[in-house]
Amino acid sequence: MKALHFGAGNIGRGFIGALLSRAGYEVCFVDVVSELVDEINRRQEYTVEIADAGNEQIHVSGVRAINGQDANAVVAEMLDANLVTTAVGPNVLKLIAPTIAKGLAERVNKNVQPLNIIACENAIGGSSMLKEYVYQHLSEADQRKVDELVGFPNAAVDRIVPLQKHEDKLRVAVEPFFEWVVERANMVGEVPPIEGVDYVPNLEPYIERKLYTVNTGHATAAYLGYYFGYKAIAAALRDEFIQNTTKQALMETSHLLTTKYHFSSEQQERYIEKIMNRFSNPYLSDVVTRIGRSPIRKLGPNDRLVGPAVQLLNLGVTPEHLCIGIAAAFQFNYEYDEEAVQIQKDIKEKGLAETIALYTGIGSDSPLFSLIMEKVKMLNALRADRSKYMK
Ligand SMILES: NC(=O)c1ccc[n+]([C@@H]2O[C@H](COP(=O)([O-])OP(=O)(O)OC[C@H]3O[C@@H](n4cnc5c(N)ncnc54)[C@H](O)[C@@H]3O)[C@@H](O)[C@H]2O)c1
Ligand SMILES: O=P(O)(O)OC[C@@H](O)[C@@H](O)[C@H](O)[C@H](O)CO
Repeated sequence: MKALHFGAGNIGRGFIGALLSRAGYEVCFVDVVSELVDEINRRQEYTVEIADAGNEQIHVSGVRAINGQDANAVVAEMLDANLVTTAVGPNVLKLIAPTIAKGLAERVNKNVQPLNIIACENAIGGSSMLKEYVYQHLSEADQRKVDELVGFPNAAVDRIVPLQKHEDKLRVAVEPFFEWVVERANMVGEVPPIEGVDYVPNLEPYIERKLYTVNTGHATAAYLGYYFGYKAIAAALRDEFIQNTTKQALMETSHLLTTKYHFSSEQQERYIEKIMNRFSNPYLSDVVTRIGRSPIRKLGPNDRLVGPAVQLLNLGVTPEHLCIGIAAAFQFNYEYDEEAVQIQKDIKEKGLAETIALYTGIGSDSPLFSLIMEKVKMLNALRADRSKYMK
């Protein structure tokens, strides 16, 4: 059994690749960083380190890699792959789609074995998104064959894997917790038995719970952390205002999730408590600039901050604390993040009001709009006040 996995980064090696290898798959990574591809091929193994008191070292072996820029190599690997997965980042899905389409067009005319393609990204409907991009590169005849033979089940993946540097370039330290939930409905053929994967009939409750709790909390704490000058998420969360705002934002999303889905308030409370502890794992150091990366994506209408805020407003609830997180995201002026630079440029050129509308889709007639503007002022005043005491 062969799994072709796009993205040999933190989640690729530290989570998806490791689980697939343990389940008996020969894992072939696809990445565009040549040094990484070469190192994987030279060693054909790597170590996943569990960041807790036990510090277990998991040996992942029998892996190899190809360069994603070599479309022919990717197509050749797709012909007999039993599973395709991705962890490249939601914005990269459209970039890998043409090659996946090329591989599928050739495969469905040669191999009638069903194939599932699972995007393991932090996004609602990641695999559906990938499918849409892939279909843009397929003829109608090939689309019909792909409809029959290829499934794009959506997934939710959860495991905190910070940016890291080790002398051993393939080693990756991960938190002990992980969750990988895959939508059964859109799968073709037999469900692959992978220990650690939960198959569910409908993914929506699980992806919303994950994105609107883990990632909402993470983003709120990270943007506020950055705003108030913290580097590490754990340090940011020791700040009473940030901790309290994050918890309150999660109370808001809990209200949404328990109203929409079968999760009880008690379950959500336990889930939140666990997550807050995971954010501050003393065995891992995670920086606010990683967690806040790609703020345009994170401020999108369905993503972790605006998505629940808009839905709550529709339920008649005012999401005060989510709006503090959104306000802080517009202040994320981290110079090494292209999206952060773009937002700051837009604020300068178009003004804050237009920029908010542009990225969040929240119109100036929405009560959320004025709330966000009000929270920007509140944060400015709070920071100015704090800096007085620092002098
Ligand atoms: N790190 C986490 O804690 C975490 C947890 C859950 C989900 N995720 C999600 O997993 C995805 C990957 O995140 P990550 O933290 O592993 O990022 P990462 O940057 O460590 O890994 C991404 C990898 O994709 C590779 N890549 C980029 N363009 C490519 C292309 N065109 N073809 C093939 N490979 C390409 C990069 O070289 C890199 O190795 C994101 O969607 C993220 O939201 C991350
Ligand atoms: O990966 P992003 O950029 O969508 O979000 C940053 C972090 O919140 C994220 O990577 C978490 O660590 C992860 O989602 C935990 O499962």
